[in-house]
Amino acid sequence: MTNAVQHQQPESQAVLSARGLRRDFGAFTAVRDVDIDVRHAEVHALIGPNGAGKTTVFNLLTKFLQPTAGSIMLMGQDITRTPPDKVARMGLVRSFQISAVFPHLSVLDNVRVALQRNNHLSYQFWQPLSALNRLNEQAEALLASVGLTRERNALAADLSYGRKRVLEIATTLALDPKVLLLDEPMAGMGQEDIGTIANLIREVAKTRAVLMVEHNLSVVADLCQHVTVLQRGEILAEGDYDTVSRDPRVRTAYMGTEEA
Ligand SMILES: Nc1ncnc2c1ncn2[C@@H]1O[C@H](COP(=O)(O)OP(=O)(O)OP(=O)(O)O)[C@@H](O)[C@H]1O
Repeated sequence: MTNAVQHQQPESQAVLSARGLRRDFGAFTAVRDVDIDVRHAEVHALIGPNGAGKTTVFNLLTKFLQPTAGSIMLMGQDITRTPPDKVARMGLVRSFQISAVFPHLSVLDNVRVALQRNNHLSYQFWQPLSALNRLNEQAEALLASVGLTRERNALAADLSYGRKRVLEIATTLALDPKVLLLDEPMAGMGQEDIGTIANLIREVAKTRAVLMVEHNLSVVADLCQHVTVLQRGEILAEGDYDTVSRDPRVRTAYMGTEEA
């Protein structure tokens, strides 16, 4: 991985902050008055019942949607009006935003292509892959860090669903993000793959901030230091999982009953 020094930020510092976020769709307000602080070296979960506004907040923070009102700061810079490709280059990366897995390339070549992008060189398809050899060392280190060394020569298309998601995260990490945003990273996974991805996210978050939308509450309990609960587009509660899960309003709203 490159630029380890850049990650050395005080642990309590919010690297991504939003204030007063609002998004209207016509006459309907999907998100209102949302303040959020995503901190360095923390995994932050965005949870809430269906239709609560999680995806909308996620899309606002990653700049895929423009806010109707409010502001977003990334590492001290106002990115409220900055386009998504630019914020990605500034270090706010949504998984699967830039990195894509090429099914007919090997696992190693997928990571080498992603690393080449981070070196600000556009991948030129007419170049032989041997042109990427200088990235081998970095690629091998990245594969080792996510536990994909054994599958390095496999075609991405031949990986299991869970291993493909690990490869996708690896190609995202090749961009050396400061803030990583993950939209339901455990979706569709079996228990074993969930454990692998959770360990990977835990490791990744030691040197960056991670925000994830997640439906699986046991994953949130296990992995996330901070939880923001949305309901009907507004923040209902926030804090650590224990605090939030004991909140009667959250139990009523999220689980349907205070007794849940
Ligand atoms: N492009 C859109 N146009 C109109 N309404 C929208 C649009 N996108 C989202 N909404 C509405 O905004 C509300 C919040 O949706 P959103 O997808 O953000 O919720 P969510 O918490 O991610 O839900 P889920 O858990 O079901 O994915 C919903 O009522 C939804 O119908």
